[in-house]
Amino acid sequence: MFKIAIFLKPYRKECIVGPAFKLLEAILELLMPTIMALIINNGVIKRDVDYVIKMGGLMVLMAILGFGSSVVCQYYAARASQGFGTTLRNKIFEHISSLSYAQIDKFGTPSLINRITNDVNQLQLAIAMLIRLVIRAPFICIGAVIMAMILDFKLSLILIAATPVFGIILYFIISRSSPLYRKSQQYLDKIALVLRENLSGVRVIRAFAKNSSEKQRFNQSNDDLTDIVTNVSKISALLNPLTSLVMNGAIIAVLWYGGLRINAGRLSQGEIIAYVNYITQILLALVVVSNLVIIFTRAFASAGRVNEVLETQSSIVEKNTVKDSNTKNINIKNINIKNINTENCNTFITNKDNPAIKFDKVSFGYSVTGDMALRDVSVEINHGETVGLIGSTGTGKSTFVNLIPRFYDAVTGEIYIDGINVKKYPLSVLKSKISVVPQKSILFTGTIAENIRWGKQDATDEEVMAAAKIAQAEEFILSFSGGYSTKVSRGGANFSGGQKQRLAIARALVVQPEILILDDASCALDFATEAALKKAIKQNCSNMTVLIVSQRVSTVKHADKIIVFGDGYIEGIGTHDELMENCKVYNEICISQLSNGEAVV
Ligand SMILES: Nc1ncnc2c1ncn2[C@@H]1O[C@H](COP(=O)(O)OP(=O)(O)OP(=O)(O)O)[C@@H](O)[C@H]1O
Repeated sequence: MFKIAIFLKPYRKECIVGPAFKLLEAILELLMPTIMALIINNGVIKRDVDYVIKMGGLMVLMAILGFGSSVVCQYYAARASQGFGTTLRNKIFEHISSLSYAQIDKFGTPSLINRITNDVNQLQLAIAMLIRLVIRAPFICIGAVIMAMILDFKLSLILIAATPVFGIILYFIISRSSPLYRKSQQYLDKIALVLRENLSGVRVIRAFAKNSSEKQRFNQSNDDLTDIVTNVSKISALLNPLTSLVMNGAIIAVLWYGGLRINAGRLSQGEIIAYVNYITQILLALVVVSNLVIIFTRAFASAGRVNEVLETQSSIVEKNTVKDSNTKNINIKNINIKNINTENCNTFITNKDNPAIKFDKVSFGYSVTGDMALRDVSVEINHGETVGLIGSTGTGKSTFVNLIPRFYDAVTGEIYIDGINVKKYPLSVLKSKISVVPQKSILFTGTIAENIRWGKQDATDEEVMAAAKIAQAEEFILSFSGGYSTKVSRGGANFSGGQKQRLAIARALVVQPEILILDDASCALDFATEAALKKAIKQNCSNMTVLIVSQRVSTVKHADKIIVFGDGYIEGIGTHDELMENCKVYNEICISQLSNGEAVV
């Protein structure tokens, strides 16, 4: 919580002025019972109407001033808490963007969403309460006790005796509810996870008639959350009644002992009324303190979760040491395109005599599973080569390509691009060199042209159209009445799987990367379109190094080189014909997919 308080720094003024006005309101409130005692003793008992009117008017003025102060404080509290929340959300978002895939996997997307929304909301509420009540409530409590002591010290011993009882109650509630709040946030994460899976997988769930079992799973998560929130509420609910019980007990004791002191002539009627007023103020302030305790207990749990994200240092450490002499080496034919990477690349010198990509004894495992997805992989890929990566499911093909742009870092071994270790590239340069089209094509709301421009914000219309043409997307784009301005709905729901894939490929091509990675990115295309796509890439982007991940032999068959994966190892490297000769695994894959005759053609 205290670490996060740094985000309040720009709102120092609000944090000082807000509580100052609340303090003014509290002072005015504290004076009220004493003025009332004066009215009773000097006005009502002595029947002095002028005095009653004069002092009554003063009380009204004080009430108006108190109300004004409260409004000003509220305004500053809202400014500070909203500003704090906005800054914190931005910071968390920015930080999450810097984390590696592995770290994001570790937190889980639903949990990160909850942390950036729900947890920040809890903290915002705590900040607003901090400014509005954290000074006022204790001030009223202590001030009312002092005022009560000034009125009658002996009577105040009853209040002093009640204080430790109140302390014990607070300790009991906090120590029991705090861990439960933390747990309830975890259950909230679980609900978000189930909800996310269900909403994104709604078609699959319906297709497999899994509605009722999924409903049960959601109900279970919901019940778990309800149980824990009910438990914590039961404990927190004790706070207000127990506080009232203690303070009302104190009021009864004060009235009884105060009556004795009035009879003994040591206390006036006005004073006992003022005294009871002070105790009521203390009671109300204690109820506020109790609620503050609950809000802050929750906020501490949320602060821990937010801190956990902010304190996670990205495992992808960026170095700024590489120079790349390569500029504008990619050229889409017939179109005059400026290389967007020129600015970055001019400052980085790499050696083009080296292989485009080199894996040197690379091993990698996802920390979640603990198993190695790649083991001791060494391979070299030359500039301008088209390389097919094939193998059964789960053999490490995607893992292999994900290591190149540093979505993950190798556990052991090194990866080089143009002879330079990928860890030595600034990430911006690395990203400008490589375009990845993932297995699942993701489109964003906007137009088709805007989606393609995601790759390169300042791409001209000609560049966008050229990329779409190579990606075999031009024909279907032009078949829409809106053409390139056709709207893409959320998640690209208004496009077929194959259309989405072609738009995603166009988005990658518009960058004119040196390395293009197609991770099973053409699996939804028919054979003819896929063949046309490969031909267009070959013809128009001849300098580009292309890696094509696929399980289909027909997709990789004509590649310059094919890498065959088998459970984290490389089983064979070569052309289709070479592998048919000497790689058993490749042979088996071919035979399982094509008739023997077709496979060797
Ligand atoms: N994010 C992840 N977290 C944990 N394990 C993972 C993750 N991604 C992949 N794996 C595991 O790593 C291994 C290799 O997976 P990878 O996705 O690289 O295989 P693949 O050959 O690309 O498979 P496919 O052809 O089915 O896409 C698999 O055993 C898989 O379970």
